[in-house]
Amino acid sequence: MSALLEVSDLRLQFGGVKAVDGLSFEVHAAEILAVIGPNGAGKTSAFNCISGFYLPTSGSVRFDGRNIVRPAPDFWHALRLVPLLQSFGFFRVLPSRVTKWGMARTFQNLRLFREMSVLDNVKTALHARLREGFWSTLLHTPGYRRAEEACVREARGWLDFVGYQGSEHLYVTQLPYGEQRRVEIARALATSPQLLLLDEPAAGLNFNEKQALMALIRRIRDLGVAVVLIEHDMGLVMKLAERIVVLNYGKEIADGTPEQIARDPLVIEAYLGVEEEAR
Ligand SMILES: Nc1ncnc2c1ncn2[C@@H]1O[C@H](COP(=O)(O)OP(=O)(O)OP(=O)(O)O)[C@@H](O)[C@H]1O
Repeated sequence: MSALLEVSDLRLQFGGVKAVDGLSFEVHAAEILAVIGPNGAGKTSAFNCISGFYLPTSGSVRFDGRNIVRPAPDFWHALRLVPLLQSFGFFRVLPSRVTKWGMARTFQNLRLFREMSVLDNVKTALHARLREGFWSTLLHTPGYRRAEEACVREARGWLDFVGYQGSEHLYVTQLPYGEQRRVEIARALATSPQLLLLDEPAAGLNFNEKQALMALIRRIRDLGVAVVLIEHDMGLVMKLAERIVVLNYGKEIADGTPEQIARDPLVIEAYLGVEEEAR
């Protein structure tokens, strides 16, 4: 089976800092993969490159057979025109297009629309799919109203799916943190992704909320959606992930099942090193 996501030799440098240093891995349909590593290992930077938010220094990202990032030919590098061409969308794909292709994500620091209700936040993901034109929207034609009703039904369906039980009319800022996380996942699912990237979805959640999150991620996988999560909670990762990729100082140091990762000497050293420094 060919991979849904192929990341090859991905590199991202900020000045002298090699945030991502030669990362390669694959994700298959309906797979749960965790990306772990100590603070500053390059996990979020890698997510940002994969989802089109950052432009990597080099490497390639292929999603569902299409290039999100592809290396620019040497000719353009020689003319030093690559950054300029990339700013016009050459050799890269912008995040909005990546979402349309079927990749959705959530963020380490929630990025909900704070001045909108719960329902409207989820509807924003669906409006991108509405094909109603300017005049039908302005005049609220029957076609527009039908599309809008379908949009509301679907948004409610995703809120139910993630287990949101509060009022859909509340502003998201009125919700406890755990509920805001659910709404952000509902909004991501409303884009109908084949791949969902979750950046530290369990951060700030209590024990019960983490159990519910694990059950939710399994239900998302059961829909046929691949899930890649960055997570620091090792207990959760070991129970949930089918495969784990480990980063340290931007480099990939291991890729395997939870059992393989738990006894990998390089992984143990990376984590013990962190504990030693913390003492
Ligand atoms: N926009 C930026 N500008 C400069 N350096 C950055 C930027 N973003 C990240 N870095 C650096 O790149 C490295 C990797 O950071 P990144 O946030 O990707 O790590 P991480 O593994 O996600 O960390 P954490 O688990 O703490 O979220 C760090 O040294 C960080 O300081």
